[in-house]
Amino acid sequence: MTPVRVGVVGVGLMGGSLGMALRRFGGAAEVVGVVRTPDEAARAVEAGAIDRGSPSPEILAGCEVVVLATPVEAILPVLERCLPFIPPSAAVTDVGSVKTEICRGAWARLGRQGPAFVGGHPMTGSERTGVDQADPYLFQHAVYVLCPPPAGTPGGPEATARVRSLVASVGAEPVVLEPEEHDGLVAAVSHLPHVAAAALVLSLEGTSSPWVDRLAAGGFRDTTRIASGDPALWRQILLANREAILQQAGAFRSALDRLVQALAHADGEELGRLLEEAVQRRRQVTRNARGLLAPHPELIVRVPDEVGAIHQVTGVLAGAGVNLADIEILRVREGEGGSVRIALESESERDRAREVLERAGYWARVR
Ligand SMILES: NC(=O)c1ccc[n+]([C@@H]2O[C@H](COP(=O)([O-])OP(=O)(O)OC[C@H]3O[C@@H](n4cnc5c(N)ncnc54)[C@H](O)[C@@H]3O)[C@@H](O)[C@H]2O)c1
Ligand SMILES: O=C(O)C(=O)C[C@]1(C(=O)O)C=C[C@@H](O)C=C1
Repeated sequence: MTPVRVGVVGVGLMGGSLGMALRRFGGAAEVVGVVRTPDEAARAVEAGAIDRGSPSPEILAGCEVVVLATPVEAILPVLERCLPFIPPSAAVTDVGSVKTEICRGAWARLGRQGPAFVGGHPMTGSERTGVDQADPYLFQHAVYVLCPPPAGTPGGPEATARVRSLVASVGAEPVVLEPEEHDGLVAAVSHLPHVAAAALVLSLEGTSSPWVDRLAAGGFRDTTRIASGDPALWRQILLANREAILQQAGAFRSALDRLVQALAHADGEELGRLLEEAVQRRRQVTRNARGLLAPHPELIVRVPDEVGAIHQVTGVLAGAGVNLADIEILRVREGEGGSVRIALESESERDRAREVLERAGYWARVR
C-alpha cells in the first residue's frame, strides 16, 4: 500500500527528514510541502525534502496522507487552515512531541466527517532545527508512537494502517499508545531530561571562575547536549505536557534528595547503593532502547593522529568483510591520536572485528 502523494505541513527538521526518507526509500511517489514562504519551498526542494512546495495549502489536493510537522502549538491551527484542501479520504497525522491536547483536539474537530486523524510521535530527533539539518536516516530503527482515533471513527482503521505503513517505509517501528499514556512516558524519558539538562547548565550561573568552561568535558557535554534545543520549540512542548512533567519532577526531586542526603551525611554505603541502582537501571534502559541507544555490540578502537587513520581502520574491517552498523569519533588529542567507537551487527561480528583489528596492530576493546 504505497501512498501516491504525501503532504508535509512545516518542512523543518522532522518534516524535512520525513520527506527525504519517503522520497528516497519509496514510501511516497510524490511529497508536497506547505511552507511559510516561497523561499522556504525552494530550499526544501533543493535539500531533497519535497518535490514541490507552496505557502498555500491548496497544494495538498490529492494527498492520501498529510503530516503536520510544525511546532506543537501550531498543529491544531494548521490543521484548521489546511482542512478545506485535504481530501476526506486522506489520513492526517502529526509528529508533535505531546499527544493528548493534539489528538483530543483533532478528534473533536474532525468528528465523524472528513479525514481521520492518527496522532504520531517519532522517538528520534536532534537539538538542531530546520530543513538544512534534515536527515533521511533519522527514523531508522526509531520507535514511532501512533495514537489511532477512537474505535468507531469512520475510516479510522484504514487511516491507521496507511500511517503505519508510511512509518515502516522510513525504517521506524510503529507502536500504539493512548495519548495520555504517551504523555506520561515521554515526560519521564524526554521532557524532564530536557528540563534537567537546562537546570544543569543554569547551575553554572553561580560559578564565576573562567576555568569552568575549560574544564567542562565529555561528562558535561553528554548530560547537557539537549539543552541546546530550540527554546521556542521546547517552551511549547513543556507547557503542553505540563502536568505530566510536574508529576515526574516530583520523582526526580526525591531521587536528587536521596543522593544529596547521602552526601550530606557522608553516607558512602547509601551513596554507592544509589549509584549502583542507577547503573543497573540505565543498563536495562539501554538494552531495551532503540534509535540513538541502539543495542549494537560495540568496540572502542585507538587510532593514531595521522591523515587517513579512520580510513585504515575501516579498510581493515572491510578487507575482512566486516559490516559496520555505526562509527563515531569519540575524542581526538592533537599529536596523540584518539579513539573511535564502532558498532557491529552482532556479538560474533564484534569479536571477529576485534580479532582482525588486533591482528593488524590496533588496540581494540569491547565497550
Ligand atoms: N526536534 C526533535 O528532536 C523532534 C523530535 C520528535 C518530534 N518533534 C516535533 O516535531 C515538530 C517540528 O519540530 P522540528 O524539530 O522539525 O522543528 P523545526 O523548527 O525544524 O520545523 C518546524 C517547521 O514548521 C514550520 N512552521 C511553523 N509554523 C508553521 C505554520 N503555521 N505553517 C507552516 N509551517 C510552519 C517552520 O517554518 C519550520 O520549517 C514539533 O512539533 C516537535 O515537537 C521534534
Ligand atoms: O535526540 C535528541 O536530540 C532529541 O531531542 C530527541 C527527542 C528525545 O529523545 O528526547 C526529543 C524530543 C522529541 O519529541 C523526540 C525525541
